[in-house]
Amino acid sequence: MIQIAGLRKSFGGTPVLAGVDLAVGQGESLCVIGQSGTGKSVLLKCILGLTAPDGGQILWQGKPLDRRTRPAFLARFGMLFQGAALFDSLTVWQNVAFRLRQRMPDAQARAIAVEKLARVGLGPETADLMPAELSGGMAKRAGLARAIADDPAVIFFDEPTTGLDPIRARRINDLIRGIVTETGATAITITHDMDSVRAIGDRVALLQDGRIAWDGPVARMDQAPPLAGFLGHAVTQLPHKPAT
Ligand SMILES: Nc1ncnc2c1ncn2[C@@H]1O[C@H](COP(=O)(O)OP(=O)(O)OP(=O)(O)O)[C@@H](O)[C@H]1O
Repeated sequence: MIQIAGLRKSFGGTPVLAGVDLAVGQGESLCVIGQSGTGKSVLLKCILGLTAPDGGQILWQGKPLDRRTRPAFLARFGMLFQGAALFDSLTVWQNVAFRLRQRMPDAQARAIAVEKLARVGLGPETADLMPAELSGGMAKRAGLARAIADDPAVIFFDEPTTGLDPIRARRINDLIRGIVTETGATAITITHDMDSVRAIGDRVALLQDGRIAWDGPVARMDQAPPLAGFLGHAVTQLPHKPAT
């Protein structure tokens, strides 16, 4: 559904993305991992059209994303920002319904917002709170409700567990996995958190030195030597196939 081919981007002559090839299929959940500063955010910004790549292509449903085709893509995507990024001056339901309110009456948008809040475990009493009144975990849930409010076909999760303690992080990971499975949305998660990868991902791609150094099923990552640094343990080498 999304294909990235030979994507390149340099800043001041320093290559950050040096030919990234990556594809994520319809309904698939892909996690992109990489050390700090390897260009995960730059990759995301290129997909969203916030940064212009120097070369390569990004295709959505077989068509290159450009100025003409990107609006239709953006209308079908939802995003959970790192730190939730709620608008401080809007109530929780207004945040969740931000996009809906542009095309439907408030009463209808509010009803959908309350339903999405319930999906992420927040009761109707949270709808009229201001973001400053929420705990970190609640804000993350509200951000998740906003990401799914418009029933997106593609959802981006940018470091979904940043700033959460392990118990809350696990709950958010489980919630995300449940939502991705039940909506059938295509999911791309950028994370450092291998627990997130295990909980959310079908596939994992390692971004290293400007390229995808490893890409494979989450179930096989324990046998992938390039991922050793992230897994925090020595990776089991795949047994050599005996010579026949
Ligand atoms: N607008 C910019 N101008 C110059 N350099 C930039 C710009 N945006 C990103 N970079 C550089 O590109 C590199 C990759 O940055 P990026 O934010 O994508 O890393 P990241 O993998 O998302 O890191 P983290 O995990 O810490 O968020 C960094 O060296 C950064 O300084």
